[in-house]
Amino acid sequence: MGFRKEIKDANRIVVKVGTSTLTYANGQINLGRIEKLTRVLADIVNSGKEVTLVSSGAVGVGIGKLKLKEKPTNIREKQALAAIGQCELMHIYSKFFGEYSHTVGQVLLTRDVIEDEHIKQNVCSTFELLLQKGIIPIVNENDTVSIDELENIAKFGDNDNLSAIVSVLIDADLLIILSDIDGFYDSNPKENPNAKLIKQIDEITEEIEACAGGVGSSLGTGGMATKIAAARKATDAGVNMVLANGEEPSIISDILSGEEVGTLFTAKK
Ligand SMILES: Nc1ncnc2c1ncn2[C@@H]1O[C@H](COP(=O)(O)OP(=O)(O)O)[C@@H](O)[C@H]1O
Ligand SMILES: N[C@@H](CCC(=O)OP(=O)(O)O)C(=O)O
Repeated sequence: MGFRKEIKDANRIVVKVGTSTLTYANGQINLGRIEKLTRVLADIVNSGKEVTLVSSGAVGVGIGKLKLKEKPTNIREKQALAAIGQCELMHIYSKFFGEYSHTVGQVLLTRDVIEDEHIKQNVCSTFELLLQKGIIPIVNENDTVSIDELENIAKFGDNDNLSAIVSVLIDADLLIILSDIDGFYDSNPKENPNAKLIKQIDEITEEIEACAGGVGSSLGTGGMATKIAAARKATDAGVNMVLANGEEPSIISDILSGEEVGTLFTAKK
């Protein structure tokens, strides 16, 4: 219960939403879900907390916009789809947050942010200023640039990892990763109906890692393994992380009220 109290007091919060939360299974954008998400986040900012949103969905929204039947495997096509989808996604966020009188800022990052000290400082100071002004930074990987440079610089890999990197960069108190599942189970619930939800994980052991299976939806990229890697990165740097189901975005308020929902990965002290 002590840790859930700590979460109640969290001031600087990073929320990551995956493609499966933002789109329907047919690839079309889930406007109702995004509207609810923006309303909840706007209200959290109104309460005096700082919110950064790490949002996937560029490729998924691009697929919906072009009415493609499935996700292409070709990197160039994915880059082009991300370029199309990112625009659409930011337009929707800006519109919905605007309805609650909030302003957003788009932050597209590449791996340089962790490899180049100078770039890292620039990014940090941009975040600081945006947050200071009550603006909601909306972060994604710069898919056009990072995949383009694939031969030299590997891309972040996935937005779960990116959300952990951002949490560490801005010294967040809490990272909330929303997915299409209630939390971390002792095996993949989509394959094992008897899988059990684990409420709190204080140590990410090899045993825990072995419980993490692959991607659940056809549009997502990470699966559970990348969420566990993100949890390791965040908790090692002293950031608590909660993995929860984004189906009903009001769950973010429940988490911040200290309710025992999802799986809490406790920060190393
Ligand atoms: N141990 C586990 N606990 C929970 N989910 C798991 C586990 N192993 C694999 N999964 C799968 O991971 C999926 C979530 O990852 P993903 O599809 O990449 O979502 P997102 O788009 O939200 O990032 C779940 O739907 C589930 O099928
Ligand atoms: N930058 C990509 C991120 C893809 C990604 O990590 O997706 P997800 O597993 O749904 O978080 C996009 O916006 O489509």
